[in-house]
Amino acid sequence: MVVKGKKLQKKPSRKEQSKEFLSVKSKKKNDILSESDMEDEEMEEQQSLDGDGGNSGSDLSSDGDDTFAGDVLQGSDDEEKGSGSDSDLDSDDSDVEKKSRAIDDEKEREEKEALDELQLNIKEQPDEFRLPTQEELEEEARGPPDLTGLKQRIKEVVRVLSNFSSLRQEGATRKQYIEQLKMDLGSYYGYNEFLISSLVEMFPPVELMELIEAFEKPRPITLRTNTLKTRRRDLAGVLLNRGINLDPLSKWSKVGLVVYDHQVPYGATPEYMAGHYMVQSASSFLPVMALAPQEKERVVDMAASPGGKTTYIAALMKNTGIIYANEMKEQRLTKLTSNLQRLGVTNTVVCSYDGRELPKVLGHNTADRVLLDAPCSGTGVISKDESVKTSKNAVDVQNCSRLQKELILAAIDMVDANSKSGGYVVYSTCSMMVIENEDVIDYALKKRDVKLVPCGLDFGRPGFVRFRERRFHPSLEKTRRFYPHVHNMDGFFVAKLKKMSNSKGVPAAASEVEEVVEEGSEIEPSTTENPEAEIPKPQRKEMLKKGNKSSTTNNGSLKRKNEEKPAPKEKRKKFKPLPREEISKAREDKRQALREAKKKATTKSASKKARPGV
Ligand SMILES: C[S@@+](CC[C@H](N)C(=O)[O-])C[C@H]1O[C@@H](n2cnc3c(N)ncnc32)[C@H](O)[C@@H]1O
Repeated sequence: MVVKGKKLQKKPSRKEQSKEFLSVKSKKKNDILSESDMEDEEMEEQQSLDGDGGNSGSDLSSDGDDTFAGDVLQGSDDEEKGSGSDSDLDSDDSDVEKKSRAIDDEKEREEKEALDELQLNIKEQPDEFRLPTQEELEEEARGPPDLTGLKQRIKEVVRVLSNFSSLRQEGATRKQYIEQLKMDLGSYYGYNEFLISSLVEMFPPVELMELIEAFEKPRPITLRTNTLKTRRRDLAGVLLNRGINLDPLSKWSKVGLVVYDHQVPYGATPEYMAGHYMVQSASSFLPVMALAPQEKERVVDMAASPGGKTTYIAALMKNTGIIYANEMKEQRLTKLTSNLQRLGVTNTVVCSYDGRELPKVLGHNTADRVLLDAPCSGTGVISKDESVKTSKNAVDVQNCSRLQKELILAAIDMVDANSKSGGYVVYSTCSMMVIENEDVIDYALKKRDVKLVPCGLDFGRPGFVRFRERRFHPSLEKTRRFYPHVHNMDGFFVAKLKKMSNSKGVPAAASEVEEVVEEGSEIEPSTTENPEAEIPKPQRKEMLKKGNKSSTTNNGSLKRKNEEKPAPKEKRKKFKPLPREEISKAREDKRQALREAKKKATTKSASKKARPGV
């Protein structure tokens, strides 16, 4: 491979290259193994549409390390063999000297050769990076991957792209550099074309590199104190005594702990068994914090297993009120219920429905808050599940987006806009994809009378208001994105919606599903802003007043309230008055019909009167 950069490096041997590659893999394997004996709540959270998320990490082999260990052991065996009898001692000494000199000479010769080669390269190549030609790329493809060369070229392309006007090669376009970058990132880090292209579209080159590098490293291990059973300070003390070195997670959480190192498995301590904490990624605290459930409320967790967020909601509600924890996949219910039990949650009803059916089951406009931690592509949790790099394609992500749009309408339909304490929906995903995040929220804003409100999290990046050809409602700026390279947590998205009125609480009709498909398409640019969010305030108040009248219930059960079900706005036909002549003609016809009917009736009664015996 030809890499012409400022700093030319000696090409490493194949063995060195494979060592570098394997060390990353074996590190991952160790990380995975260290957690394998506990309930891996985090892995469960990234379940995609297909269900049981990739666990391909467990197949990773530690061959690299083993081979290395083998070499070391082999070396010590040789040494033992070399220490022979006393009589051999003198001759051995001179042998060793000779051998050592020979090794030194060989080393010197190799170094000289390498230096000559380097000089030659420097003379041959200009002091600037140039893109490889088609032939060079073809030649490269025939050989084994040159990881060091690839990495060097990635760096060079990123350098050029960051200062394109002054560093670019004459005649080369930005697109060519981007294409090269995508190809090299794909080969070096093992991403499929779809995913790497999506990420390239989202971030400027330098930041993209930071993100991709962050995905190669594990995120910190975090625990959430179960305040139903203990206090963070007490828990930290006990775990420290057990040899788990930890600290409070961060200023933004009162219940989180971060584990630095541990002499005992943190997923198998007596405190863990007793439900004093949950092993939970920092990012998954966020949607619950945004939901901010209150005591005695009615809350629905639409996609709940393994229950990391449900148990946190229960703790914030101090086990009061009621939580409906729904999980569609039966095989995931055991994990959910066992976590609820372990953590001592007593205010939760577990159910198993497709989330889209929930409004029919639990009732429309009946919940104070709904959490939709949606099934997604899992593209934010690559550090935990490397298989996502290759397993997701455009169709998968489109399918996720379509389901998420249907689920979010169901979530909104369950919330009561007139709830005294709530009326909120929180939507979250562990996906990086715009069509699973901003696009879903934008869709909800268009379909229901909801508006975005701040998530109440004082960090995180604002969601996209525009992305490529797409234009979203300006309030999308209130949503939050979290990134591994910025926030040292999994890629995550959180949005909080307030339901403004129950007037659009219609169940998802078949026609809506069709529209979802249409609107989910990346190709069709969104031009319409959300008309519903712009309803003037006085009109809103009026709608709310009306809603209040029809929805008073004061018992604790989720009872179906009176629903107003006007046809969706976009389906209503505009009223067109008929021409004046048509109206008078219609009136005349009606009068005539009435006259005739009257006449008939009089004739009938007259004939009845004439024949009284009949
Ligand atoms: C991101 S995970 C939820 C993680 C969970 N909220 C937690 O914090 O522990 C998404 C869940 O949605 C479930 N799911 C998939 N399709 C669903 C559907 N149509 N309705 C409801 N849940 C669904 C998956 O089985 C998965 O358990």
